[in-house]
Amino acid sequence: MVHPPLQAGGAAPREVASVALPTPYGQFQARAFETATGHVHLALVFGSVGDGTSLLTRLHSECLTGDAIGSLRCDCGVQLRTALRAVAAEGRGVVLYLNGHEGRGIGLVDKLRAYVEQDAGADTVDANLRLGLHVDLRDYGDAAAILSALGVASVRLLSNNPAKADALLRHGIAVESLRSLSTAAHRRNRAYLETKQVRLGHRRPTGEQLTEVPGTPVDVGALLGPLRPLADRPRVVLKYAQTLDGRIATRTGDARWISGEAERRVAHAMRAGCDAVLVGARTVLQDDPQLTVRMVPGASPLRVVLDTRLRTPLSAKVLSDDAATLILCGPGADPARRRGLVAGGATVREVAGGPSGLRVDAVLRLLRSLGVVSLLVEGGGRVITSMLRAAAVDRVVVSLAPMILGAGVDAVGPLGTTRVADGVRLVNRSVYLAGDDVLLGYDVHPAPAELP
Ligand SMILES: Nc1nc2c(ncn2[C@@H]2O[C@H](COP(=O)(O)OP(=O)(O)OP(=O)(O)O)[C@@H](O)[C@H]2O)c(=O)[nH]1
Ligand SMILES: [Zn+2]
Repeated sequence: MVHPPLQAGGAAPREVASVALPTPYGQFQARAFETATGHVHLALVFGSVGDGTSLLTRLHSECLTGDAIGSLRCDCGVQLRTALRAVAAEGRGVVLYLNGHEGRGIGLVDKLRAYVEQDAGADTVDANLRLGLHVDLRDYGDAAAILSALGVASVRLLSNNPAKADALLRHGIAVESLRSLSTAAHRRNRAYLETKQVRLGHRRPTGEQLTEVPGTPVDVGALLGPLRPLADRPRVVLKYAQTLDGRIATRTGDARWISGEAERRVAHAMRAGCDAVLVGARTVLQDDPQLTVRMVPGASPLRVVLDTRLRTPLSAKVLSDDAATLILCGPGADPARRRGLVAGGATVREVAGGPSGLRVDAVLRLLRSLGVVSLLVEGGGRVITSMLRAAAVDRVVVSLAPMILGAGVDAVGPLGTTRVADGVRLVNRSVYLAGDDVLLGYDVHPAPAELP
């Protein structure tokens, strides 16, 4: 049996280094403190502590795999970056990075062993117990002592874990409030996050229920469907937005603007939930999407472009350096274009061609062999059609945008516009569910002039 470390035995923490630390979120002062337990912790202080009250504060437990490597088994890395950003946005606060907390205090090696137990079916709590270890060995005496040394008297704590607030209180730091630090869950950490809520009493780490849009982030677990991996291809979720008259894009390709902000947040949360997001080259050329997660705190998936002839331009946003990109081409694609894309940071792989573009079964087999278990397909029309034809879709999520266009990529309807800006906007939504059908009612905006 392992016992919790002894609490700081009265000796005040000693500040052993202090230096400016510029980050993508702003410049923090990194102040290292050595405590009576022998640990060295890092206080990342933003702005002035001032009178030490109501300070936005994060106690971040060390997690090498999540924080540094971006492991999708947990939410730590996203939480750390979200906390740094929140503190910087506030202009004042502290992120305390607590060493010795790795694996909830059991250390890196035992955490990795606990992951092996989880792969064999245990949840995060039982995995520790199976190894004969405590469920949570973390001590917050050091954290409280360092906050005191910084002159902090009361905090607004960024955490989903009420036990952290209780511990600070016990050690003499007032906690004015607990501010949730939820993330858009990935399918690979969803079960872990749910265990934290159910068995460890954490506040809902997966974000608000989808019905509470525009809460941020939103929990899209139910929309994404089952988590169980398939053997020979990824589980495929098809997601697209269409206008009420069934157009998914206009000729000018400004489809991005048909959805409202709340819907786009849901779309980003769906990306954060999957291993990869896939579009066709046409969509890249017309819409130039970045395909990363930006509107909710979450990890960006691998971006996959089906691009038979390697038409993706080197300036395309899918090549931005904030996520990985895989471009799949057909046999005979131009080697010079291929070299250019590889130099631009993308991975290019060849797959067999079929009568209409790349063979869907070959694409999906390749993705699965690369470890892609969940795939979000975002369009465009041709990719969606070929995926459905190949019977390779497990779930479809369609969002209806409050607009009538009359013209889409392939059709000209009664309104006949080709620009989203000229579409008829609709407002005052009402929704009726009738069996598996969804009935939507809207007012036309602006309303036609009323008769006197
Ligand atoms: N033993 C063990 N530790 C884990 C596991 N997953 C993450 N951790 C560790 O858990 C610690 C983070 O604790 P969490 O329970 O995720 O969250 P928390 O810090 O209590 O609460 P928040 O403030 O909301 O982040 C880090 O030190 C991680 O290394 C796991 O499956 N087993
Ligand atoms: Zn972690």
